Amino acid sequence: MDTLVQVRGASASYQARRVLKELDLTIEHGETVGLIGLNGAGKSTLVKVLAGQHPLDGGTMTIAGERYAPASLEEAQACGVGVISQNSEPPLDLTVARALVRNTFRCAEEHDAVREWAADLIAAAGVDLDPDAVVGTLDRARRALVEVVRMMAEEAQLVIIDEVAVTLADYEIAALHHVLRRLATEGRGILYITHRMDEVQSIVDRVVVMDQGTVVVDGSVAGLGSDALEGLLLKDISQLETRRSEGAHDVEHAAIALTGVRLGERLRGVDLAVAPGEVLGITGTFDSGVRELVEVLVGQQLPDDGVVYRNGHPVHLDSPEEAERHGISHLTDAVSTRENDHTLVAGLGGEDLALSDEIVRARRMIELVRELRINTANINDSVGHLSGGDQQKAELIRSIERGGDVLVLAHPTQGVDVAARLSVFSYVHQLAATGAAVIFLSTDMSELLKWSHRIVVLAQGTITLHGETASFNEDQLVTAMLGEQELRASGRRARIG
Ligand SMILES: Nc1ncnc2c1ncn2[C@@H]1O[C@H](COP(=O)(O)OP(=O)(O)OP(=O)(O)O)[C@@H](O)[C@H]1O
Repeated sequence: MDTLVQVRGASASYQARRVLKELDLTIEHGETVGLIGLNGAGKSTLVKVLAGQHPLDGGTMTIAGERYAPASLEEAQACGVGVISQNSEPPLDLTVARALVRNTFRCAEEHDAVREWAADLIAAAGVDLDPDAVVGTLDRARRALVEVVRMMAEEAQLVIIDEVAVTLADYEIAALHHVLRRLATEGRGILYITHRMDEVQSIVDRVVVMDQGTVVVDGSVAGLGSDALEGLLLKDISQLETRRSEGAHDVEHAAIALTGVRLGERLRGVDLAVAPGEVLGITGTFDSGVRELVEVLVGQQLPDDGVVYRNGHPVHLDSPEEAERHGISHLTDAVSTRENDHTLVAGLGGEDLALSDEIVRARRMIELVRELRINTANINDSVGHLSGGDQQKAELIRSIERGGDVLVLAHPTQGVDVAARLSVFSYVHQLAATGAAVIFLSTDMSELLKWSHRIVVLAQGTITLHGETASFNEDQLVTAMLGEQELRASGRRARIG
């Protein structure tokens, strides 16, 4: 192998605050390097520097031996650097073929030529994508695949994958890894950023751990299990035990319940009851109906049939405001639509407060900042200045600290590091211990098994598995998600690897 990227003594700042400090990093041709670190360690800042979106204060970079100092994303692209992040999606109105060529000289070519060329590229990548499909009709996993195949079209030499798999299911991540391995085999270098240690084990040759703006560990992952990798990040964090739920699951005593809920083809008669004090994990593939179930619970969709009950009484949740009025708080997973120009403390609500109330509010926020390990010294700073994981924690606080004793959380730990994951679930379990009913949507099997009292799995609009978490293992959840047939047809284990 020979060196593709070399970063030496890199420093970068936001205003006067230095967040990259004398950082060194090397990536060889054909190598996949995993970049991990707690929220706020500086990973995204390093990506911005590599992508020409943030300047270096000091240090140097080279690509294939040539000095590299991009001043824009376009310049970085021209030098062979491609970035795919959690929020980067191809334009929804393009066909897959057009989306693949959109930044290349081929974009001006005629449709048939582009289509044929795209079909060859897709075949070379070994993925299942229809060049004529419109991007807007694809699920998130396939849109991510389009972006990865585009890296081949753009002839990117360094491909940066920044937390792309956060809301993808394990078998979708496996498909993504399959293409990335091909890219690496062709001699490209891959910088892979994730908070999931099972992904690191599955895809990475070497792991680089960042802490407070610098590299603290750089070595092979061979022989390191998830626990050992987590150990590189966690220092003094104790585990939280989840207790068994003892709540009643009948409609009359449940905090929230659904009976016979139908919604088009997506929900075909769903019954569910969540007791006060219970943490229920729900999961399913993109088209299982699980997203629609969340939408019904939070008033974004009215069911065609069936009844929603709150504390044993039927309710008509025809808007998110109505759901909120009934004490249902919602954390959405649509990161790109969130506003982040408010201050951290404003997330606790309240306007024109008396001074004494403002002090109470500030104290509560300081407590939460400590508890959830948010990297900031100023609760009046804009949320937009926080790292990605810390913005997620701020949004979690905003959605649940305003009251509501039913919490519906979609992917609550997306972008959140392993240490803060413990804090987030400890916070959620504390709320449950005071009587809140919590429903959280996740596609991370180990998270569901670790943090929920009960689990519900949906497939094709119906519940295919339901029961106490202690009675399930990962394979049972995946089988219930996909169904035996699909597992057999795909001929592989439906998990990362
Ligand atoms: N636009 C900004 N203005 C001011 N400070 C910022 C800005 N963006 C990031 N920071 C600060 O820089 C530090 C590093 O943030 P960065 O986003 O690089 O961390 P990260 O390792 O990517 O975290 P995460 O895992 O949460 O995505 C953090 O303390 C953050 O608060």
